[in-house]
Amino acid sequence: MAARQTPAAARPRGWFISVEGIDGAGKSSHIEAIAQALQAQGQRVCLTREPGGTPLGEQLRHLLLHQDMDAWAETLLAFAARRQHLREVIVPALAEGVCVVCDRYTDATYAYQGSGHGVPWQAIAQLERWVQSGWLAVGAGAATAAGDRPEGALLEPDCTLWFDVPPEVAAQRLQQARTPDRFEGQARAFFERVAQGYARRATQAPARIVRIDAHAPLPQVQERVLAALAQQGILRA
Ligand SMILES: Nc1ncnc2c1ncn2[C@@H]1O[C@H](COP(=O)(O)OP(=O)(O)O)[C@@H](O)[C@H]1O
Ligand SMILES: Cc1cn([C@H]2C[C@H](O)[C@@H](COP(=O)(O)OP(=O)(O)O)O2)c(=O)[nH]c1=O
Repeated sequence: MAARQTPAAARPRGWFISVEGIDGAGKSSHIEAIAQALQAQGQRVCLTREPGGTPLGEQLRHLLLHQDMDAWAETLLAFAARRQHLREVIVPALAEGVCVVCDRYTDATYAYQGSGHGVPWQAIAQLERWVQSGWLAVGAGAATAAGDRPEGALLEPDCTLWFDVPPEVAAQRLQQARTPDRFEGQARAFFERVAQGYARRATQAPARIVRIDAHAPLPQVQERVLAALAQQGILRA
């Protein structure tokens, strides 16, 4: 007998979690632990990243990280990758009840291209509206992805963990860790602006963006991350 499946419309939507912070803040060091904590509570998890997450997105990521370009071109490529990511990965996963844990999302565009490189936040907000809304109307698989959201609402993470460390600490960590890409090779002043961009985003969306003080030893930061997810009602305490 064929397995009976709960109709998609009756399935709860998966959690959408993003992690953010300046390069070297330590976010990648915690992504696996976040996925494991969700899995330990019986959740299915899709671990993904931006730019990237799809074959097209990974090609665009390579360009963004290694090809010199204008800041507006960066912004447009970031959103092109995001659009494809939403269509191929994020929306179908959420609609299936799978939790999406995404290494960076749109807050990074506000912080890097906006605050870091001077692209007006207003322009980014417009692109965000074009790219991230209307998913209720796009394709059967996406029909329930916005489940509890009003039609036309932005498809945003339910929770964003913002790893906050002083730029000089992040720079020290990176110096010891790896060869810098285009963004990681930027001057300290750039990361000061990016960090300010994240702080401003957190002020604008205090219910969604949770600040993690990441200037502490790894195990302590991990405890803070899991505690924050419990506080947000995503992990059971
Ligand atoms: N809390 C921490 N204390 C000390 N070093 C850390 C901490 N978190 C991460 N690191 C180290 O810093 C470097 C950058 O961390 P990573 O997780 O790749 O940062 P990001 O993904 O934010 O760029 C790595 O070498 C990592 O081992
Ligand atoms: C998503 C996104 C990332 N970025 C940048 C930030 C990072 O420097 C870079 C890649 O992010 P990241 O995944 O943190 O790189 P790594 O795995 O090397 O730590 O892309 C933007 O500038 N704009 C964006 O919209």
